[in-house]
Amino acid sequence: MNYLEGLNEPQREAVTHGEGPLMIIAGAGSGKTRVLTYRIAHLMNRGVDPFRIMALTFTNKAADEMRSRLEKVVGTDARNIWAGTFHSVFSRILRIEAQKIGFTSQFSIYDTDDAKSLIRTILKEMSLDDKVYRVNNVLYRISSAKNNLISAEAYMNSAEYRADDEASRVPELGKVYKTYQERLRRANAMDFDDLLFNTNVLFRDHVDVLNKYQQKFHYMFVDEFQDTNISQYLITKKIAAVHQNICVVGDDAQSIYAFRGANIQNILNFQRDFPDTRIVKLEQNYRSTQNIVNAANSVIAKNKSQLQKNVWTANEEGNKIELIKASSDNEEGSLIANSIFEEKMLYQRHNDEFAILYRTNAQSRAFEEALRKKNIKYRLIGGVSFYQRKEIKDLISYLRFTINQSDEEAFKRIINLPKRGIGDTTVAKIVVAAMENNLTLWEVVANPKPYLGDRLSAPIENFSALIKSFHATSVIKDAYETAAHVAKASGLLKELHEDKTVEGLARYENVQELLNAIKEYVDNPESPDKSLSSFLQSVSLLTSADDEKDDKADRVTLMTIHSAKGLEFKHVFIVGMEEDLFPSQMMLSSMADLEEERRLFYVAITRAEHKLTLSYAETRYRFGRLQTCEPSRFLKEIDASYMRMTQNTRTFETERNTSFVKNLTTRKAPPVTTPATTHAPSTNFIASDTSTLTVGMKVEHPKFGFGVVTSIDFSTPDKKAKIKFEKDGEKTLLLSFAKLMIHE
Ligand SMILES: Nc1ncnc2c1ncn2[C@@H]1O[C@H](COP(=O)(O)OP(=O)(O)OP(=O)(O)O)[C@@H](O)[C@H]1O
Ligand SMILES: [Mg+2]
Repeated sequence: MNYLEGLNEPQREAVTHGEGPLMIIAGAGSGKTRVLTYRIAHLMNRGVDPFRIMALTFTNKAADEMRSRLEKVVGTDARNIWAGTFHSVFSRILRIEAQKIGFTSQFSIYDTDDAKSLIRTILKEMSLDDKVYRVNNVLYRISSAKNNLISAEAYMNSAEYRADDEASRVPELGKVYKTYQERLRRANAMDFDDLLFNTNVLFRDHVDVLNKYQQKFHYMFVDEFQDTNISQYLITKKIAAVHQNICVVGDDAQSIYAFRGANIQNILNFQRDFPDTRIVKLEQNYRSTQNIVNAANSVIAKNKSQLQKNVWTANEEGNKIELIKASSDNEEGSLIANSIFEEKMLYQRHNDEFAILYRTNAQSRAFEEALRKKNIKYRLIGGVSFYQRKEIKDLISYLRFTINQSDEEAFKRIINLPKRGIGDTTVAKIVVAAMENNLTLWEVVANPKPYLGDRLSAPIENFSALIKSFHATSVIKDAYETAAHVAKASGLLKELHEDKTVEGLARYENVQELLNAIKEYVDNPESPDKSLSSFLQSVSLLTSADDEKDDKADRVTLMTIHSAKGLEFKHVFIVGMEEDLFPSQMMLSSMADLEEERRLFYVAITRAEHKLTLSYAETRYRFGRLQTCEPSRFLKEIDASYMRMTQNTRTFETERNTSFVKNLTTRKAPPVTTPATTHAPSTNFIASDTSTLTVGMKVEHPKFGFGVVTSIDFSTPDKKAKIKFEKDGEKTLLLSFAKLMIHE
């Protein structure tokens, strides 16, 4: 295959660019990822050793996809590229160099649950109120500090951080951070942020190590560059410093991780750090129809801070963007499931051509239910993932502890599982004994008698003998054989097998499924090696966007917009287009945050190839209460000429160049012939322009039915009206929110 043929002029220029830094900042769907992949293929075709190439992508899935596309062009050599997420590639370096920074190469990787559990323990020990020191917030603050490369010591010495903690009523945060790091170290464990932080420390303090990787990697690639944070950028920049062959691709309009420390400034810094950078612009979108590209452009144009770009497409004009209004979140679910069902019937579409994107994971439920009712297969990405399930975490904890006996979070999970008479009090005694004698938990567990006496020690000795035998197995057997042995000999499988409930059966099958996954890993020639620790590393780094094992099946994809980055689908649904939900109320504290939400909307729109459907519900259960919702302000930002509305079965198009939602609410009510007396509200309800509303007018409300205006209050910026409804009595409504149809 001649890959150069499938490229336009600027794309080819980027692919065949010789040596030296290269930056491609271009709009969505313009072929950035394609260029990156083809450039790697091009280099390999010209004899560059794949061992000398590092490619950093956003998800493991993106890395896998890149490898498989490369294999098509250059063959199995592509497997030798160091391609993966920042976390996975850097943890590979850390495993090799662990001793240099005081860890062993068996270190555990704590996931968010482990990290939270550790924070909770520390808060308890320090007698800090977890209502003030909220675990999520504590972790968020620590994580932000790490991503800005602020160590616990630097944090405690920083007047700025201290003042901020005082102001937020968490003055002890520095100490919590410090203790947290000490515990991780004692457990021979790192959390996700540490993988970046410690790589920075490694390269800063060990020039010889840095040199080694600088010499090894002649070519560096970063996809989705707009979302790298300072910590990630620094590492990449250091490795590339010698050869200067670094190629970054990204789109400032798709930067959606500022809340996690990603810094758009990186794009500007790059030109400063690599002054010889060649910049290539790509403007032609190959992914989407004209309507979709234009709609996306009209939205992103509302952002003030952005680099100038002119994205266009030669694709067909395509369908108008559809807007579905539902009365409730459940109806939203069924309308969308119906729409998928119809399209499948009418156009022989496959499930995997559809994606439903939402702002928050909690929204998935209504769609899952509706799809299940229609027997449409779907896969949920994120949410409670396979690897977060209790039985899976249990076995994984056993495996983690088998190779790293300092791993305290794993220890706490398995010490009494299955029950072996080691209760919470005994565990507390072990913890105290370890602290008082300056030992690790394992040192106490391996030799408990001097600290706990004979009676308590017996079951603990059994446990430590078990772990020792597991460890011995792991040294001589591969990951699969070890795991299968641990599942059986620990008693976990037996316990699950005895539970004959439906859930119990599912849990048993899940554990079998995990064992299958390990077998697959061992048999896969692309795995770095067959050891248990290698497998554990690969699973600890699965991000929520990678989850889902049954990948090949034909399914509708359900996921958050954040996880949809870089992907494309024939027909995309963006659901929950409501104020407070999208843009998210939680995120909106400043203009900058609104712009980030808008970029997120831009990312969502630009995932669609042929068709885009937006939907909102008028009522929704949130935080346990039924709430009335208002359509999202973002709907008004799409130029109306690219949209049409589907309401029940009626479809109408709006005039050109008028704001769609405004148009919707100012449309004059149709003439009413029947007098407005007691009957059910109209089915084809269209809200009127209420600026001319006066006392005495008859109106109709979608929920409260018919009523008469009794007074209007002009004293507040939002006009309020009192309306006496025939059924529900007098109510005060905000006119900008209430949808009223005027009947005279
Ligand atoms: N020159 C081309 N000819 C035909 N198809 C192309 C060309 N360039 C890119 N494409 C196709 O267009 C689609 C979008 O490309 P790609 O995913 O590389 O874009 P991107 O810029 O990385 O998008 P995003 O910003 O969403 O990550 C892909 O399906 C790709 O195969
Ligand atoms: Mg891409």
